[in-house]
Amino acid sequence: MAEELDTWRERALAVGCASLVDAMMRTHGHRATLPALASPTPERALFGPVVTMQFLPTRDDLPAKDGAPVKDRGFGDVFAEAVHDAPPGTVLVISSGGYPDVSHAGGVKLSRAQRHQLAGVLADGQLRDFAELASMDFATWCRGEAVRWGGDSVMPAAANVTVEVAGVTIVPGDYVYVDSAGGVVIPAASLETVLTEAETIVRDDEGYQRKIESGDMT
Ligand SMILES: O=C([O-])CC(=O)C(=O)O
Ligand SMILES: [Mg+2]
Repeated sequence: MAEELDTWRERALAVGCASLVDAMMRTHGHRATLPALASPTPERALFGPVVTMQFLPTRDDLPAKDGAPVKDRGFGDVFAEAVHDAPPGTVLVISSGGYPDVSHAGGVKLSRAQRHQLAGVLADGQLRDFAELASMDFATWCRGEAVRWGGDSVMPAAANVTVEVAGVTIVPGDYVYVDSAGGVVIPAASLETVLTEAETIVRDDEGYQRKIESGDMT
């Protein structure tokens, strides 16, 4: 599994975002493209299978499954539930809870990603402490850097439920690819098809490029 993931990651990084997006559009009709996001390390592309943390607008009386208030479950509790059997190389996806312009976590909370050897974090909200996040080994993509704590606006509510990010549905187990150009969400069952199609697109594009350079194509 780990070797398979390494191979998929190498293939995804080799073709890049636009070709994966084209390949997804040829394979599925639904919206799967993420817009360009911010990162403390924009040169680090992110690829891997997804676990999710769903944020919701903060509400002090919302009960969790066990009856205790959701607001009393810390970031660490929901994170632990999200990653409990996630292999190294997993991507943590954080939904916005409707507030993409507030902080959802920072360097301290996300240092857990380092400990769990995650490939990185895709947050549909802002994050604090870009300098701390840049010093860690994983890739981080989000809606920009925040300085203010966001806990009065949003709270982590559930782990490994289907979430919405930038108008795209992300199911735990999907694969995401994000680089400085944007991102794409690929269903696990379509990953091999999409990678192969993207490789065909890159080869075809290289062929057109050569023909244009040699004057064989207008
Ligand atoms: O305080 C927060 O909510 C986020 C933060 O700065 C951290 O995790 O380091
Ligand atoms: Mg902090």
